[in-house]
Amino acid sequence: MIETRELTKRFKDVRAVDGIDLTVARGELVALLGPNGAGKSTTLRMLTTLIPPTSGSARVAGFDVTRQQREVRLRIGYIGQGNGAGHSQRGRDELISQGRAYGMTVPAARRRADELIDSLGLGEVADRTVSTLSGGQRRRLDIAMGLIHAPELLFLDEPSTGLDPQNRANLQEHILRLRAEHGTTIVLTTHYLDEADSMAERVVVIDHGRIIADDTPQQLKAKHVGDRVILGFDSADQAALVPGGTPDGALVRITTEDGPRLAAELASFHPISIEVIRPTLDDVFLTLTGRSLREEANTLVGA
Ligand SMILES: Nc1ncnc2c1ncn2[C@@H]1O[C@H](COP(=O)(O)OP(=O)(O)OP(=O)(O)O)[C@@H](O)[C@H]1O
Repeated sequence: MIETRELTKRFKDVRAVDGIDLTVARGELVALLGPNGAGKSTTLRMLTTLIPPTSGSARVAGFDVTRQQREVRLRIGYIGQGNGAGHSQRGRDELISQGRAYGMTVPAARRRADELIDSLGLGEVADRTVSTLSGGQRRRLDIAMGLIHAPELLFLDEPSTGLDPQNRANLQEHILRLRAEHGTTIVLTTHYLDEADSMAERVVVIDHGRIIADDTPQQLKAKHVGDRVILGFDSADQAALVPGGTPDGALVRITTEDGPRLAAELASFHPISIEVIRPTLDDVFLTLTGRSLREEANTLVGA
C-alpha cells in the first residue's frame, strides 16, 4: 500500500526526513512515533502529495506521489493536525459537500455520510453546526470527512492531540472499530506512547528524520529493553547466590525477555520480595536515543 525508497525532504539546511525506506501492507495499522520535529508530519505530507520530496520516491496505493498525485489523492484520506470542517455548517452537510467534491452523487454521499455518522458515534450531533461541537466530536467529524470517499488508506496526523484522556480513548476506539468494519489501512502519527502501544500492531520509531526502529510494540520492548526482575533477600550473601544477576546489597537485578517466567523460576532462591518491571515504549526510545520521549513532550507542552 505504501512503498518508499530513500524518501528525503530538506528545508534549507534542515533534513526533516532523511532517507526513509518504509513499506506498509494493505490492512496494517501503523503508528509513526517520535518527538516533536522528528519528521513525522513531513513524511505524511509527502505521502499525501501535499509537498514534493527533495529526493527519493514513494508509491502510495499503487501510484507515484510525485508523478501521479491525482491518482494517489483519490485513493487516500488525510486528516491533518487542524480541524478540516467549516464552522457554520451542519456536520452532516459538511460531509455531503465533501463527498460531492470527490465526485459522488448526492444520494451516494448522503448514504455514506449516514454510515460514517453512525460508525463514529456522531448521530446526536451531526445536525448541529460544527462550531458547537466539542473537541473530541470535531475530531471524529474530521475523520468522517477524511473517509467520505471510502479511501483504501487513511492518514491521521496526531488524531488525539489536544483531547482529554477520555475523549482520546473514545476516539481510539472509533478508529479501531472503523478499521475492523471497513478494512482501511491506517497510518497515524503520535507522540503519545500509550496510543502507539495500545492501537498499533506496528510502531515505526522516527528520530531526526530517520527510522530507528520498526516492529510490534511487544517486540520493540523485548528486543531493545526487556523486563527487569528485582529480587530482595535478607542478606547480601543470599543475593550473591542468584545466577546471572547484578547484586546491589541485598537486592539483585536481572534483565530478561520474559520477566514473569524468570521470577517464577527464581522463587526457589526464596527471596523476600520479587518485582517485575515491564518496559514502556519510552524505555525503548531512551535505549535507542539516550533521550526520553516523555520528557521531550513535556518540555514542549510546557514551553
Ligand atoms: N515548511 C517548513 N519549513 C522549514 N522547516 C520545516 C518545515 N516543515 C517542517 N520543518 C522542520 O522539519 C523538521 C520536521 O518537522 P515535522 O513537522 O515533520 O516533525 P514532526 O515529527 O511531525 O513533529 P510534531 O510532532 O511537532 O508534529 C522540524 O525540524 C521542522 O522544524
